[in-house]
Amino acid sequence: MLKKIKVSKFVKNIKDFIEVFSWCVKLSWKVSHLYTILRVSAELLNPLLNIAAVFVSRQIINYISASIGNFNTRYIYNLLFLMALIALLKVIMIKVQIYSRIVHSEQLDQWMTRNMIEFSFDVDLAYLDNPNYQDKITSAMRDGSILVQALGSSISAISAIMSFLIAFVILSNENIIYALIMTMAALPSGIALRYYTESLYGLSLGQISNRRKLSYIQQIAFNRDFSQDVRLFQSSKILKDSYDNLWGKLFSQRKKILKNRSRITLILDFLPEVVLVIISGHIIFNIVNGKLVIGDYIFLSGLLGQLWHSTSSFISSSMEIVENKLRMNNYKSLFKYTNKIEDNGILELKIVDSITFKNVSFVYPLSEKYALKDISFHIKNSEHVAFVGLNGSGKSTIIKLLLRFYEPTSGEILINGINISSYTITSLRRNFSVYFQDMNNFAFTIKENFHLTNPDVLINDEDIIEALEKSDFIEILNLNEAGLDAYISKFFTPNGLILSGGQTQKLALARVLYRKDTILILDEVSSNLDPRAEHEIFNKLEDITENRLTLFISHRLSNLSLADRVIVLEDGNVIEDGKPEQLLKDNKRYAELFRYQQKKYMVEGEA
Ligand SMILES: Nc1ncnc2c1ncn2[C@@H]1O[C@H](COP(=O)(O)OP(=O)(O)OP(=O)(O)O)[C@@H](O)[C@H]1O
Repeated sequence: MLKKIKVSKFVKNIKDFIEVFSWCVKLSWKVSHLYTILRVSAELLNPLLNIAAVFVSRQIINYISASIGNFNTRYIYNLLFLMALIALLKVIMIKVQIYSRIVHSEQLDQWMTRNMIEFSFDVDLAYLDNPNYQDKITSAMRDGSILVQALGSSISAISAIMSFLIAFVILSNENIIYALIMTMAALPSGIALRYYTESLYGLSLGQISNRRKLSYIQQIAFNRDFSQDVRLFQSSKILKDSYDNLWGKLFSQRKKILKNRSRITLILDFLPEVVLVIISGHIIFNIVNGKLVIGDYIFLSGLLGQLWHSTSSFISSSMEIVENKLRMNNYKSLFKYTNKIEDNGILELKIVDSITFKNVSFVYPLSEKYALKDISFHIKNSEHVAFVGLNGSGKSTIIKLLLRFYEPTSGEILINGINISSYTITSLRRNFSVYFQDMNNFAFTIKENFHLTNPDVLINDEDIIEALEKSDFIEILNLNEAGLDAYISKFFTPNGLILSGGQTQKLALARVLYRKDTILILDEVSSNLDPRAEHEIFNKLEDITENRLTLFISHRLSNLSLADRVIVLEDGNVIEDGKPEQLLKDNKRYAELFRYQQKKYMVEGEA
């Protein structure tokens, strides 16, 4: 029974080995043909060169023992030259091996992370509210280095098998001065390695700010806070490009030092090998002079050493591969989260003439409560509609469904009489400019913030200034001498701005207004604004929204002066829909809310 378990475990380990090995070699090949070839061939060449060196030694020893009294010095020199050549090839091969392993590993790590960023930018918003998905993305990030590790252990295992087999088949057929000289010969290479380790460390310290910028872009991709903005404004391309550019810059700096290190240590690493050849020559002459016994000992001890090292190396790398399998599966399982919102539409939405909700009901994923219950309304072009209702009544949910961040549980949403799923998601979202109540600005420069809001147009300073004027925040340009190139936080630079809540809101509004020819949706646009700014902005919005379909969401009913129609929501139901004057006359919920605020402002005014 025990035997059966052991055999099945052994078979399973072999299967795991093949699975991990083929997975990582396939991906490694995809990332870089050149480095995959360099790494695999260097690993395979290593045991061959070891054997060749031992073989030449044996030839020398055998020749010496067979030709005492009849000694051909030229032949010995040829063999010694061959030995030196093998040693040179070995040092070159080791340098290629180390260099290609480091550079390739960085490329593989970047490829894995880049894959996760790409995946997270496009994943359904619903997953970001899902704790299982959050656990998965965190652990997949942790296991992001799996490709590098799996490839490393697979290559070591193959090299070890090869080394073992060669030594095994062929096998089936000292002095303080020497030690000191060898130690001294190895010192310069060690000193050089230390120098380069220090320079690499110094470089990594110097790159910290930019490295953090890279991880900040990763956070934007993984973090829920930016998920809506990135999807609506389709900013992911800019973010992915700046990730690539920055990574390329940092990588090339590091690569330069690594290349130099390989060049210098190539020469220095050869030194101990030269010493070894000289010592070998000395041993040979000692044997010739009869001071030492004939040296098959070297050949045999060399082979024994190789056999020993290859066996232990194979055992440790095989164990790593089995462990890698679990981490590989965890990483791969992230990509099983497939989007439920399918982008199958083929129509390009050019202009929005009308928006219709037909008996729309909606329950958020992982929720049991209806956020919207059988709601219907039709909004015509150039109408200004305000959605009013208590907290949690479903106002923002209407906008999220309209932008296809979520799909209705039942019912239909139509634009120009056609179901919104018939349009491509890109063209649908391009038609909307939304100020979300939880809208974030990016911790980049002012200009980059505008570019991320409207990546399709060439960034234009005049349009940015116009948008800042509309949002009553033109003074942002005087807060810092860098003007539009000023950072809007101190996250990356001490010269960055610190914006107040209201200023943050004004900048976000300016970014929304920077997108022209779109439907405007303003969700609690004035919550942090001072009364003067609120007054200024709403005066300007009167012009901006003229003849433009605009949706407002606000609890401050005084803000709704621009609305010619009000839809009142309560607990996910539409309970009133009409002109504001009519709703006041009807004296129901809207009139009640209106009176609350009127009373409050009158009391404050009197006080
Ligand atoms: N991502 C989500 N997952 C689950 N439930 C959600 C989610 N977002 C909102 N809800 C729930 O849906 C309901 C409607 O929320 P919604 O944000 O649309 O309300 P709102 O009218 O905009 O509220 P407020 O005036 O506070 O902004 C609320 O009960 C809320 O708890």
